[in-house]
Amino acid sequence: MKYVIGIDLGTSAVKVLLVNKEGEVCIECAKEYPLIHEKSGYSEQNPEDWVEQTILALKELVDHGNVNPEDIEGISFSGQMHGLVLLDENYEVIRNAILWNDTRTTKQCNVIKTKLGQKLFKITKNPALEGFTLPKILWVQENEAELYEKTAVFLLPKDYLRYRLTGQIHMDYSDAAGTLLLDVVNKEWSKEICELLNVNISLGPPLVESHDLVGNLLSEIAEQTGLKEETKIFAGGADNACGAIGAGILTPGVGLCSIGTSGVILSYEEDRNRDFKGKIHFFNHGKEDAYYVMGVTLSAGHSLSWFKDTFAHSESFEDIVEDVNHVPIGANGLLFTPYLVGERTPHADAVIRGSFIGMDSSHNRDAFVRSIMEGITFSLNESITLFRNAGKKVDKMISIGGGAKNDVWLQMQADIFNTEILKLENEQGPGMGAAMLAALGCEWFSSLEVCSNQFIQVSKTFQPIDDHVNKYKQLYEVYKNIYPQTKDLNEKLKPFRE
Ligand SMILES: Nc1ncnc2c1ncn2[C@@H]1O[C@H](COP(=O)(O)OP(=O)(O)O)[C@@H](O)[C@H]1O
Ligand SMILES: O=C(CO)[C@@H](O)[C@H](O)COP(=O)(O)O
Repeated sequence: MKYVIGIDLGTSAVKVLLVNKEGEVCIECAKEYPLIHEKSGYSEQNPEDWVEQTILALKELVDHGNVNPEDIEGISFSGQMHGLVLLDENYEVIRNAILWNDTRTTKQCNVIKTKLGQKLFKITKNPALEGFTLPKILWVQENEAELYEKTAVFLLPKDYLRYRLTGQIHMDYSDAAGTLLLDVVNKEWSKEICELLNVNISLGPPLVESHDLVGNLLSEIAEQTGLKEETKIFAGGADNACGAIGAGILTPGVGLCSIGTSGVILSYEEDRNRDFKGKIHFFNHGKEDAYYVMGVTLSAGHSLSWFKDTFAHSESFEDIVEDVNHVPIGANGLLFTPYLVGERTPHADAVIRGSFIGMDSSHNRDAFVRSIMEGITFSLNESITLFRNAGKKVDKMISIGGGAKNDVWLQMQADIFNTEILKLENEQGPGMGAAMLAALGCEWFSSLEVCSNQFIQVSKTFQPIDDHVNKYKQLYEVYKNIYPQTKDLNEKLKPFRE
C-alpha cells in the first residue's frame, strides 16, 4: 500500500495525517505551540516552533504509523492564512510571524484604502482588512524600518515550513490570494499595488499551483523524521482552501462550516466576475482556476479555548463541553459575542470586544460554555445571512475543524443555520485536503473530484429541529443587537487596553 501525508499548520497546533490510497487515515499526530500576545490586538508566533513541532509530529507518525517510509510517496501542506514571515537574504527569519488574528494595522489599512481606492478591490477582489498580509508588511515598513530593510522575501506560515523541509521558496495561489498583493484573476503579483505602496515586488516568492511538485525532503529532515529524502513535496494551500478540498467542496452546492481557532463559512464560487462588494472574502481555490467565498469569525474555537485556558486549564475540551446539553437553548438567558480579538465578518472592526449579556446568579459554568458555543454559532450565522442575501442557496453544509468533534455543537449548527449539517469520518478537513493535493500530485487520481469520491466519507447527518430553529431565530434577533449597542462602549474602553 502507498501513502501520503497531509500537514495542517493550524493556529493552535500542527496536525499531520498519514492517509493510504483508499483515503483511510492510518494515524494522526498533533503538536501544539503557543500564541504570543505582547499587547492587546497583537498576535504572533515563533516560526521555529512550527518547524520543531512539525518534525516531532512527523517522527511520531513514522515511529507509530507501522508503515515502510519508502511507501510514503508524497507530502503536502495546509496552513493558517495571511501570517507574515519575513526572511533576510540568507533566508533567516527576521522577526516573529504576525498572524491573521493580529489587528494592529488599522492605520495601514486606511493608507491602502486612500492610495488604492477601488483599484484594490478590482485587482484583489477583497477590501483592506487588518488580518491580511499587505497591511502587516506596511506596518513593519513604518515601525521596524531596520528590519524591513533587511527583508529579501516574505512567506506565509506553511510556505516557511515547506521551505525548512525542502530548502525551496514558493507560495501557492490560494494562500497568495490572502496577501492583498495578488492579482486574483491573472494569478500574478500586482505590479500596480506594489508600486503605489512602495513595496518591492521581488519580495513576493515564485507562485505555484497547490498540487505542483516543488521538491524533495532535505537530508537532515529525512534523518530527523525517519522519512525518505525522495519523498515528493507538493506546494499545498491555504487552510480554508484545503478545508474545502478535504470536504469535497469542488463544485457549487454544499457549503462548509469550519470551527478551528477561527470560524469560517465558505462556498464554492463559479463566477470569477461575481461582485460581493467586499462583504465576504473572495479567494483562489486550491483547485486550479477555481474560487471560493467566505466569511470569517476571528475568535470561534479561540473563544472556547480562551475560556478553557482561563477557567478550566487542566480540563480537556471534551470535559468542558460534556454537560452543555443539560442547559436549555439560550443558556438560561445568557448571550455571548465572540469578539475577543475584534471581528471580521460581518463587522470588520478591530476595536470591538466580546460581551456576556444577561448574567444571572443562577448561571453555572455549563451555561457559560453553552452561551459561548451559541454565540460563536450566531456569529457564523451572520456570514450565512450575507451569503443568503447575496442569492446563494445554503441548505446543506459540511462541518469540519475541532468544533465538529462535538455532536451537540453540530446539532446547534443545524438548528441555528437551519440547514442540514454533515459530519465527516475525520474532522481534519484541511489536513485531508493537503493529503488529497499530495495524492493528486502523485498522480493517484486524475482530478481532485475523483480523489474526493474515494477519500471523503460522511459519518453522520444532523437535521434542523423545528422547535429549536424557532427559539434560535428569536435569540438571533437579540444577538444581532449586541454589536451596535456595544460598539461605542468598546471605543471608550480602548484607551484602557494594554
Ligand atoms: N472535543 C471538542 N469539542 C468541542 N470543541 C472542540 C473540541 N476539541 C477542540 N475543540 C475546538 O476546536 C478548536 C481547535 O480546532 P482546530 O481545527 O484544531 O484549530 P486550528 O486549525 O486553528 O489549530 C479549539 O480551540 C476548540 O475550541
Ligand atoms: O484568517 C483566516 C482566514 O481568512 C483564518 O481562517 C486563518 O486561516 C486561520 O485558520 P485556523 O487556524 O482557524 O484554521
